[in-house]
Amino acid sequence: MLERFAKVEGLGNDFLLLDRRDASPAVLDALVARLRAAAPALCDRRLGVGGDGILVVGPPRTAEAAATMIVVNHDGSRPEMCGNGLRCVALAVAGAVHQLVIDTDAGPKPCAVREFHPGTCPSGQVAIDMGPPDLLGPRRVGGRAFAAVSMGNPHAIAFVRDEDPEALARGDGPAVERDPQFPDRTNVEFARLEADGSITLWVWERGCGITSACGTGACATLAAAIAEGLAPHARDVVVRLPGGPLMLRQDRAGGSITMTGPARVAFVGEVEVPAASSTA
Ligand SMILES: N[C@H](CCC[C@H](N)C(=O)O)C(=O)O
Repeated sequence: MLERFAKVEGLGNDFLLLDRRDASPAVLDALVARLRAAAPALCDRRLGVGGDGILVVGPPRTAEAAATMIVVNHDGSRPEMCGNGLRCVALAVAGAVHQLVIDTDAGPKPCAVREFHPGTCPSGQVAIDMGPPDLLGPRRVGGRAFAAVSMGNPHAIAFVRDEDPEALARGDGPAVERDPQFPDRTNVEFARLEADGSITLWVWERGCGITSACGTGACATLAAAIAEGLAPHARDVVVRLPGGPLMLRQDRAGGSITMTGPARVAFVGEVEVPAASSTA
């Protein structure tokens, strides 16, 4: 069955976005099941459209929301939340500069489209209230200390000094993702504090592998850095990801983290999404 999609990206973290705000709950559930089964093929960068995952936009679940975002990872798993994806959904739903709430599997998230460039392929800058981090305490994996933090989805953050965060993310990420201490697996962050106060970050994402950027990972890393006294409250902190910078801020201990960054529609198209049973 042909499905219309928009290819969207935030700092190169890229997704197929399917806008189904008109779908009934049963139709939406059936579509998500088909997309989860077809995700590895649809996200394959040679055989399919290519992407880190899929975003399905459905009708709102709560009174104040404009829509709901459902996320599917490259491997077909369904994570609770996606920061870069949410900026893209807010841009696609808002269609202008204004504030709106998007429901997610991690609860409602207030969004503000700060800059909007209209067109068939719009782009802009979006700020998201990502909610408060949940600090889950220290973990040790393979002799290395990690901070476990949830932003609705799980993250394990290690701070490095003289080591290369990219090499560690590529080399150690897969094993940490699947360590038994993380019953739902985990996203894995390797971060280095820079002299200018910014944070260099590489992420091995649960269900995706290395990505150009991870919004929830950047927020979890800032939360861990603040908790360990490595970064300040109430000041904008730049997190430098391979795909570019995100601006983050936590105004007070335990409070929400605001994330600001770009979102863009790269192109639109149609793709065959087989019935779930035929992809078994
Ligand atoms: N792979 C993540 C979901 C996408 C998160 C990331 N792309 C972001 O921008 O937050 C997980 O399984 O929790």
